[in-house]
Amino acid sequence: MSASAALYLASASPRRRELLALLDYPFTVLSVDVEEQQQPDETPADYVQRLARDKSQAGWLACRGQKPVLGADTIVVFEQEVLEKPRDFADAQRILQLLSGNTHTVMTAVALSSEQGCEVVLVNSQVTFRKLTPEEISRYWQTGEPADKAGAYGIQGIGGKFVSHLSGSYSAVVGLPLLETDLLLQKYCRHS
Ligand SMILES: Cc1cn([C@H]2C[C@H](O)[C@@H](COP(=O)(O)OP(=O)(O)OP(=O)(O)O)O2)c(=O)[nH]c1=O
Repeated sequence: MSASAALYLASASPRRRELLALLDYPFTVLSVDVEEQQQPDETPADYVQRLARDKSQAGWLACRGQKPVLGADTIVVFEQEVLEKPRDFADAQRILQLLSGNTHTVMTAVALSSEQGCEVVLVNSQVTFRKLTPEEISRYWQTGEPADKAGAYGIQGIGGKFVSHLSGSYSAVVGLPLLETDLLLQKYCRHS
C-alpha cells in the first residue's frame, strides 16, 4: 500500500472504487473472498449487513490491522425476496419481469473495520421501474450490463432509462452511499 493511503477498500467492484475516489481519502484496493449465501432464517437487511461486515473483517485480517478497511454489499429486494446478480439470461429475465412496473428496495450496507471494531451502516432506497417488454429485457441482457449487477440492472447505465422514480440515495444504489461512507471515514480515518 502507498505510504499515504488512509484505508483499504475490500472490493472488486469498479463502481465502489470510482465512488470512493470522490471522497478525500487515499485508499488501496484489497481482494477478499467472501461467500454470498443467505441463510434460511436471515432477513434481507441482516444478510446485506452481514456480507458488508464479512468483507470488511476479511480485509482487516488480510492486512493484519494496518489501516481501516471498508467493505460494502448491495442487494435488490422485491416482496422480501433477495435478487442478487443474475446467474444467466433466464434468471435476468425472471428478475427484470419482477421489477417491471413495480417498486423495489435497494439495500446497501457499508462496514468499516478498525482498531475500534466494526461499524456497519445500512441504507435503503426505493426504486420504481416502468413496465418493460420481453423484447426490451432481451436487448438489455445482450448489452452485457445486467450480468454483474444486483437486480440485473445498473441505474448509472442503460438501466437508468427503466427508472421512473428513486427515493433514497443514488450512490447507494450504484454500490456505495457517499454521505454515509464519508461520515464513517470522518470517524475512523485520517485524511493522509
Ligand atoms: C442495483 C445496482 C447494482 N449495482 C452493482 C453494485 C455492486 O457492484 C453490484 C452488487 O454486487 P455486490 O456483491 O454488492 O458487489 P460486487 O461483487 O460487485 O463487489 P465486491 O463484493 O467485491 O465489493 O451491483 C450497480 O452498479 N448499479 C445498480 O443500479
